[in-house]
Amino acid sequence: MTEPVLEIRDLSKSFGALRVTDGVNLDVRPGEIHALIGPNGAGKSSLIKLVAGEIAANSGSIRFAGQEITGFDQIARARLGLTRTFQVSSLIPEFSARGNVMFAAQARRRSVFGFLGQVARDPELVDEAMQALERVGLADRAGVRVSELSHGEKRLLEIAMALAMRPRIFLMDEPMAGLGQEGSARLVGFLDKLRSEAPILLIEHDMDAVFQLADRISVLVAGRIIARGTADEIRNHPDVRAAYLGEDEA
Ligand SMILES: Nc1ncnc2c1ncn2[C@@H]1O[C@H](COP(=O)(O)OP(=O)(O)OP(=O)(O)O)[C@@H](O)[C@H]1O
Repeated sequence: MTEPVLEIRDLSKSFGALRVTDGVNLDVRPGEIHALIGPNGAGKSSLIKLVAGEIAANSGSIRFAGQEITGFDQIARARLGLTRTFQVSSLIPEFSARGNVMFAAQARRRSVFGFLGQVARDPELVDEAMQALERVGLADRAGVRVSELSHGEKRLLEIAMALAMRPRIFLMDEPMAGLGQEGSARLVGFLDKLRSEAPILLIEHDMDAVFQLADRISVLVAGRIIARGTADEIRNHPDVRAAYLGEDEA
């Protein structure tokens, strides 16, 4: 079998007495969408932060693209193509949509080539940004300031910025949130194709989207993976129904 792009082994993290990540093992293989689901506070975002290097693990290991990266900081991980999707909170409100994507494309160059060019005048960056905006359906909003974009448009902009980073894996934390039915359906179609470019570790509360997209689903409850399988296996898993899906049926 092909080697996983990301391999998490026996990873643990505590905040004081609270164990948010408790001996987690998880792989993401080339071309797959691996969804991470679980109730609020289960530790999903913390796991993504551990992978991206935003917080440090207490024990365990993370391998990425064949390298041990557990001791690497965020910048070193980004250089290898491991960055998480930008969040609305990290957008620059006074820049245009295009300006934000150029900023992301430039951050990639800086991490790869180690230099800063003149962002605004660089035609290659403009092209790159426009291509990314085109792909998420925001090309006609390129010149609009972020502060004037709708919430759904900002979420799509985050994805465009992630594309501009050209990562070797996409780490996505609730990309569907706030998109509405139509926006979510469009994003599902987009992510479905995106997986062939780079695999996706996807945290998502929209279970319809998860069941449609995920090749495999891992279920996290109180920092531990309690089940893993295909959509059908997870849908019918008794522990999952009790611990998680049951909440929705209540
Ligand atoms: N920096 C921190 N310091 C202390 N506790 C934290 C910190 N970050 C997260 N936590 C706690 O860790 C637990 C897991 O949080 P996390 O955000 O990872 O869960 P989640 O599964 O992503 O939740 P949600 O689905 O609600 O986003 C929560 O109880 C949270 O309050």
